[in-house]
This record gives sequence, C-alpha cells and structure tokens, in this order.
Amino acid sequence: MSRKVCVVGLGLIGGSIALAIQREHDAFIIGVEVDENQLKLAESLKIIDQGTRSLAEGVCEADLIIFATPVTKTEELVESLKDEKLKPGVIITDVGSTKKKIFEKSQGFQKHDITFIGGHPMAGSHKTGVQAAKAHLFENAYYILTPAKDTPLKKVIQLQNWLKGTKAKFIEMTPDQHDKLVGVVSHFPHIVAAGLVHQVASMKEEEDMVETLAAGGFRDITRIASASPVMWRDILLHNKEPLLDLLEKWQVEMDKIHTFIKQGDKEEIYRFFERAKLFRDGLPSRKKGAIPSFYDLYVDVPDHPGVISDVTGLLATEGISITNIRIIETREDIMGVLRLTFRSDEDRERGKKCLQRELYETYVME
Ligand SMILES: NC(=O)c1ccc[n+]([C@@H]2O[C@H](COP(=O)([O-])OP(=O)(O)OC[C@H]3O[C@@H](n4cnc5c(N)ncnc54)[C@H](O)[C@@H]3O)[C@@H](O)[C@H]2O)c1
Ligand SMILES: O=C(O)C(=O)C[C@]1(C(=O)O)C=C[C@@H](O)C=C1
Repeated sequence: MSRKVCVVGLGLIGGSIALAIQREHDAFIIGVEVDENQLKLAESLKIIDQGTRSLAEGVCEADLIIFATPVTKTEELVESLKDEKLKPGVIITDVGSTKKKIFEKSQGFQKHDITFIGGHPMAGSHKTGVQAAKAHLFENAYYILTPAKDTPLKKVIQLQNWLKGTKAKFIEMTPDQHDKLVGVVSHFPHIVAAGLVHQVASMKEEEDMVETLAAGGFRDITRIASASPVMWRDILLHNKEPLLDLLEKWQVEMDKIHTFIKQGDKEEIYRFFERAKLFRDGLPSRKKGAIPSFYDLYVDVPDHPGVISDVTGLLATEGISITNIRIIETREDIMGVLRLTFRSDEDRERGKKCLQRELYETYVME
C-alpha cells in the first residue's frame, strides 16, 4: 500500500511541493484546501489524488503532513492538530516564511510519537495559486530546516528524503536564526519594494506621467511588490522584533544619505554607492551572471538533459539567432533559469512568441 501525504493549502508552494513529491515517491497525496476552486483545480491538474476541505479527514492516515498556508494560519492549524488523531510516527512540516512562532506551537508532539520539523524553501514567486505550481520551483534553491535540538537525526533524513524531488539544497538552523537572516534578505526587501511603489503612487496624484516613466530600475526593484498581501501581512505580524530592528537601522542609513545629499558631500555619496556595488557584485548569483543585460529573455525550464537543445532548436527552426546563452544555477533573484541574449528587441519578441507557443514560460526583466 502506498504511503500517504497530506498537503494543507494548495497554492503556489503547496502545489509545487506536491508535484516535487510525486517525482520521487509513489505516494497517495491528499490535499486540504478551503478554497473550492483551488481544490478542484488541484484535482484536475493531478497535483493531488484526493481533495477535502476537512483537516481531520486529510491528516488522519497521513505519514507526512505539510502545511503550506499563510504563516498565521499555519500557527493556528499546527496547534489544532493536537486535538486530532494522527498516525504514530507521522512527520509534520511546514513551508512558512517565518519559523519561530510556528515552532513554538509544535512543542508537545514528541511524546505522542509525532515529529514536527519546520521548513522553508527559499524560492518562490510573486504569483499565487495552484495554477502557478511547478515541480521544479525549488531546484538548486536553499531549503532551510529548523529541527528542535532533540529531533532524531533519522527523522530529519526521512523528511529530506520525502522532499528529494524538490532538488533543493538542505541547510539547518534554529528558528531564531532563520527569522533574523530571512528577515533581512527577504522580508525587509518586500517592505522597501512596497514602500517604493507607494511613493510613486502618491506622486501620480499630482503628476500623471510618473507611471509612464516608471522604467527598468523601478520595475526590477519592485517586482516583489506584486506578491500576495495576505502572505506578507502574516509574515510581518510574525517577525515583528527583527523587522522593527531592521526598520530602525534602515532609518539610520537613510538619515546618513539625507545628510550627504544636503551637504553636497561628493565623497560620501560616492562611497555610499561604491560600498553597495562591491557587496552586490560579490553575491554568489552575480558571479554566475544573473544580472540581466539588453535584449535578454529568461526561460523557466526544468533542470534535465535535452532542454537546452530543445529551446535552441525551436529558435533555429524559425531563423532566430541568439548571441549568448547562459544557465543560471540558482533561482535566487530572477524567475528564469536559462538566459538567452538576442541581437535586437524584435528578435527577442519573436523568440518569446516562439517559445511560448511551445508552452515554455518566459520573462523579460523590464
Ligand atoms: N510565495 C512564495 O514566494 C513563498 C516562498 C516560500 C514559502 N512561502 C510560504 O508558503 C506558504 C504558502 O504561500 P503560497 O505562496 O503558496 O500562497 P498561496 O496564496 O498561493 O496559497 C495559500 C493557500 O492556502 C489556502 N488556505 C488558507 N487557509 C487555509 C486553511 N485553513 N486550510 C486549507 N487551506 C488554506 C489558501 O486558500 C491558498 O490556496 C506561506 O506560508 C508562505 O509564507 C511562500
Ligand atoms: O521571488 C520572489 O518573488 C520572492 O519573493 C521569493 C521569496 C524571497 O523573498 O526570496 C519570498 C518569500 C519566501 O519566503 C521565499 C522566497
């Protein structure tokens, strides 16, 4: 009899995890979802084998339970599992962007032969919903696990084995360390991106043209402002202390540049940008060439042999030349994994249409 996996929350991440598990395991996947449309879609896309709206029904026979709901909901649902009858030996995990509060709710499971191990795949998108789910979403990304000190190693290995199909790189840390680090590299940038959008939106009231002029730099830095407000509201509510601390430090940094501009301090203004450039250029993804240049097209492709020749072959049949092709190994800061460079905007547009006809997802960083 195949083992049972219960995925609670069938959105972008829950759907992608379910697909990744299907890649490696012959498991029966039950999905628990409150949104009837998402539930039906997950069934018709064969992301799950069976759907239900009842948590009790979904979890009762599961060998693995994965929460992929917004973090405050996960906190509530993990607590409510204590009233449910679960299978002995079951592993419970989650994919939430915050770890401390959810970890706190997981105390007390051990004595019932139930193991909770928090998790967070460090990849995603500004898109939501099961229709955006992809088996390869987490390939080469870091997948943070936050086991308790007394969690048996055997259970951590079992969980990694369940999640093998994500092809992610597992790392372990404490929930506190997670929230501090992810706060600065993920949560805080989302606050800044939304703030920048608000700034432009408020200027639009006086100057209509501002929207038209919002070009390259603004679009690059604010893509993430299109993410789910529910998800980000909950993350901010969960990671209060680290984010308040970062906001204070940010204000100090902004005060500094305010002073430099006011005083016309050429050297300090130069150093402000130079220091940032040196650090940014040294980031691992930069070394792999992830910064876009002109007429680049990003193609979201699974990491398997033959995919590059398929893409280049399709372009060649239509007589579209490319001047460069690069595989981007991590999905840290852009959507695509294959970067194609074209000679002109027109070529890029033709290439985009040609690949989209063959159901490849493409992105232009504008
Ligand atoms: N989007 C990302 O980039 C990303 C990356 C890594 C981790 N995460 C985390 O993954 C989790 C899910 O995010 P997502 O992007 O998949 O969001 P999503 O909005 O695509 O999916 C969330 C789903 O949970 C469902 N849901 C809400 N309450 C529920 C309940 N009580 N029972 C069952 N289902 C319920 C919603 O209907 C929705 O379908 C969040 O905790 C988020 O912090 C997101
Ligand atoms: O690529 C994006 O759109 C994301 O914002 C993904 C991102 C991130 O900040 O890097 C967002 C939240 C998750 O918890 C993990 C990944």
